[in-house]
Amino acid sequence: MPESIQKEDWERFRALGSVPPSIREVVLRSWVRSRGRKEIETLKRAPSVAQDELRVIRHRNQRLRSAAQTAIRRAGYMLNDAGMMLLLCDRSGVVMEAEGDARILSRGQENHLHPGGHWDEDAIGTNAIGTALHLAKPVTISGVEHFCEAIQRWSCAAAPIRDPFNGALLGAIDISGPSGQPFGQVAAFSVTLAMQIEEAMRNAGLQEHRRLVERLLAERRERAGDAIMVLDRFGQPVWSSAGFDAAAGRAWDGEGRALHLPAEARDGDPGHLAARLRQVLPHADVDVLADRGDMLGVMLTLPRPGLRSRCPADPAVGLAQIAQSGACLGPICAAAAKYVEGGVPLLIEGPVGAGKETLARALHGAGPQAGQPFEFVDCSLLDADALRDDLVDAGALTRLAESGGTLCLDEPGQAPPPVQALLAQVLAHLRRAAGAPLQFLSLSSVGLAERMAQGELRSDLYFRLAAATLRLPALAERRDDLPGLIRRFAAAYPQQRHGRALRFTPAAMLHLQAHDWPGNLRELRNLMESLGATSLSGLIDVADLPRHLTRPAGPRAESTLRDRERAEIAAALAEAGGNMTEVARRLGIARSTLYLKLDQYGIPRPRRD
Ligand SMILES: Nc1ncnc2c1ncn2[C@@H]1O[C@H](COP(=O)(O)OP(=O)(O)OP(=O)(O)O)[C@@H](O)[C@H]1O
Repeated sequence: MPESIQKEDWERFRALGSVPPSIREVVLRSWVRSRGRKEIETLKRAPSVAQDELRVIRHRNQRLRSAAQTAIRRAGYMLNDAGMMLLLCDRSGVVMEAEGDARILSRGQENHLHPGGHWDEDAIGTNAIGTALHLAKPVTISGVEHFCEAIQRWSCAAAPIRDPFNGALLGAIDISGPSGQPFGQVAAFSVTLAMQIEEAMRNAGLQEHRRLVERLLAERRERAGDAIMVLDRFGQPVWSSAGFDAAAGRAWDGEGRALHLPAEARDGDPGHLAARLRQVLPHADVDVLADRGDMLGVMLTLPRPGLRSRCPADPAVGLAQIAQSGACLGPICAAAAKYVEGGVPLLIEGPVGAGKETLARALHGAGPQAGQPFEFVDCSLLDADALRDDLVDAGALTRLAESGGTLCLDEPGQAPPPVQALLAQVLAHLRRAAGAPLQFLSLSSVGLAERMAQGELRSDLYFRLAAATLRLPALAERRDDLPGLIRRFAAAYPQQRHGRALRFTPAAMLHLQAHDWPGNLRELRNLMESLGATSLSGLIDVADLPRHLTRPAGPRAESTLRDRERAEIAAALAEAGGNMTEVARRLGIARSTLYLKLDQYGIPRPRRD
């Protein structure tokens, strides 16, 4: 590509803003974007990022780099003889790899045309890499077309590289050589290379997708009625079951992509992806899918609406086990068992993930209905037609009335008003028609009595469901139980690859105890599962925990002085690795006061390793 202008044209534009008549449109537009930016006008070379940052950028772009490896090596070999070099850049124009003629590579270093150099248009003005990324189109910039004078001894052709699965811009490939030498076919070559890299990414992705689907088929347990989506490790949907969109509702966009998945959740580590998905969809079961030691992606399972029973996500947890899981749980379980023994309709309230469904199943298994059907109905998405059809067609509810068993209604307060009316009638009908003892259990994450008082829940439905009410506490209300629960969950979900229970360093344990656990037992279980899937050694330190667990607590979590002090002590303990002298120094209190406060807040004294 010949230069469309002379040095004087560039000088006049820089000094007076006069537009050279023969300038190419793409160059002029980029000059206009670059002009007036004093900080870049006199640069002799592009800025460069620190080695640490370059390492992070390379890690984040692992998929692009490994797909580009073969193409870069081959092309670099050819360019060796042609007096040129080849650069692979990330989305922001940072050079990650360089290959080609050794002399040219060493000259490139002078301008930071080498790994770490930052060639964004904003950083150094008009240049092929930055302008190609800005326009998302192939661009050639030769000699004086470069905005900074020191770069004008180069001619460069860059082509953008896009994600073959979703079209997102990932980076650019650039070929650069000294200006003035023949550069004819180079632009076409850069485009061909970009296409080769995209093709290599597509092939690698499709291979992983195939392994993922094979893994799914091999893993799939009895999950009838569930809505499933499998995502590859970059968060790209690979497969979903028919009912997935309906079950996911608003948390999912129309094209089947999860909302709000930031770049760090899509860095190719399924553990990060799984952690983020658990935040976005707290009701979902999120499992990391691995094959022969490679973590390939994530399986997301949502309960499907309707009348069908939901299979337990875990091996059943017995009533005795629940009763032993915390000081306040024993009396709750004993009272619940008495109500069920007497056939009293029982409402179990408690925040999401607190274990309501698990308790309901355990009560069924330990009570007079054991061995009979357990019918689980998600009322939040129940529709009146399904209810009517079920009764008319002698479906699950009618069969339940005949055989006896437990009817478990999940979130009845969220049933739409017409469904509430019908549900009340159905319950009355079932009572009348029941040929064998029938137990009603209801689960709610909101106070149903308050709902009724606000006119949002029909009283006839409420009184049929809630002859007795029990409340399961949030994990944040039972902090003393946390160490025991963490150890039990860690042992229950052993490391997938080695079958050993997870262990925690004292600092990591303190972070776990300081966390608020808004997702309660589900959040704890999900965390243990994902740590089990991602940890090689089985020993979890602070760095292995998800970032939201190790960040200092936000203002909401520190709502009281007491909470704030407790969080500060826990954070200082974690940071100082349990060194009590250092913790006391950081907090500005005496060691003896620190010990008193640890006891006061129920924070265990760390053992030094
Ligand atoms: N006592 C327990 N021991 C071990 N695991 C438990 C216990 N209670 C609950 N879990 C686990 O925690 C998760 C959430 O429990 P569960 O579904 O019973 O909560 P929930 O209160 O019904 O939640 P939601 O309101 O969101 O439906 C499940 O995966 C379950 O296996």
